[in-house]
This record gives sequence, C-alpha cells and structure tokens, in this order.
Amino acid sequence: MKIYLIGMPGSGKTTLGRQLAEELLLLFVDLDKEIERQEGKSISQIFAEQGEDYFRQVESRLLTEWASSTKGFVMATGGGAPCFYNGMDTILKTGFSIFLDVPVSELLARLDRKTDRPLLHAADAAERREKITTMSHVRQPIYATANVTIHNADLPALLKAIHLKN
Ligand SMILES: Nc1ncnc2c1ncn2[C@@H]1O[C@H](COP(=O)(O)OP(=O)(O)O)[C@@H](O)[C@H]1O
Ligand SMILES: O=C(O)C1=C[C@@H](OP(=O)(O)O)[C@@H](O)[C@H](O)C1
Ligand SMILES: [Mg+2]
Repeated sequence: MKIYLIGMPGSGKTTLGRQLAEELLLLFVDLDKEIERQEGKSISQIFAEQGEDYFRQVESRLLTEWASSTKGFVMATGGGAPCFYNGMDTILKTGFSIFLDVPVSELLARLDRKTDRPLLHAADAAERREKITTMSHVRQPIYATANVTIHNADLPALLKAIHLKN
C-alpha cells in the first residue's frame, strides 16, 4: 500500500505521516528528506544555490521513482510535489492520497518567521500571509483531487479514512 499525504506547508504531512507509518507498520518516506539526501544539502541550500526549477526536477524524479517502486509506504510529500510536472497524476495512479486541509490562519500560526521553507521567507507577517494565501488558492484545486480530504486532521482521523477505504 502506498499512502501519500499532500497539502500546504505546515499542514502536518511530516508530523502525521511519521505517526501514521508507525501505526500501520509501513515505511515512512519524507520526500524533502529524500531530496536532501540525494543532493547532500538542505532544501534551503538547494533553492539558494540551484534555484526552484532545479529543486522541482529533483522532487519530481524522486517522487516518480518511489511511486514506481514495489515498496509500500506512507509518504509525506513536499507542499509543491503534486503541483509540478504532473505530480498529482503520479500520486493518483499509484496510491491512496489524503489532502490535509488546514485553514491559512492555522498554517500561519504554525509556521513562524524562522521557517526553513524558502518559498515562505517574507519581510513581515503581512507578506507571509499574502504568500501563503496566494499559494493556497493556486494549489487548492490540485490538492482537492486527492482520494480523501480531511480538515484539521489528526492521527485517528487518518486511520479512519484508511480503514474506510479498505
Ligand atoms: N495537527 C497539528 N496541530 C498543531 N501543530 C501541528 C500539527 N501538525 C503539525 N504541527 C506543527 O506544524 C509545524 C509544521 O508541521 P509539519 O509536519 O512539518 O508540516 P508539513 O510537513 O506539512 O509542512 C510543526 O511545527 C509541527 O509541530
Ligand atoms: O510548498 C512548497 O512548495 C514546499 C514545501 C516544503 O515542504 P513542506 O510542505 O513539508 O513544508 C519543501 O518541499 C519546499 O520548501 C517547497
Ligand atoms: Mg514536511
């Protein structure tokens, strides 16, 4: 079984993905960590030194590789992974996808000024709100094609969605 968690930065993909994998006795894959391992540098360094286009190419390649592997896993994708190079098609064709839908106000509360997410670096709170709001509007239609959408998900809600699927 391949389970993909998708959603905005701060929606809890990494945190809940790790918990879910442990609960289901599945391998946990964090796509950002895979990229960092492959490139030997942090996400922020890759953005700064090679740029976003390069990052998206590596992200897409690793998503495709995992998607076509014979392994089962819970994957915490990066927030942009479904939204570039037909990532959402790859996800839909190969596994069960869950959109962690969290309101912008909550994302803002979780992602403070020191976030290591380069796309969200901002001069002040107003600029950060603007960036997250715009990103959310653009991505929402793609995220919404997931097999299941869960609002403000926690571990029990994720487990329920997976048991209902079976
Ligand atoms: N359900 C939750 N409730 C409150 N805070 C959360 C929740 N899930 C994650 N967080 C916090 O939000 C931040 C981002 O979570 P993370 O799992 O890294 O999100 P993502 O991988 O989707 O970007 C972390 O500081 C984490 O502790
Ligand atoms: O939304 C995005 O485009 C990104 C989200 C990040 O992952 P998280 O969603 O885990 O924060 C990371 O992949 C990179 O900073 C780009
Ligand atoms: Mg993450």
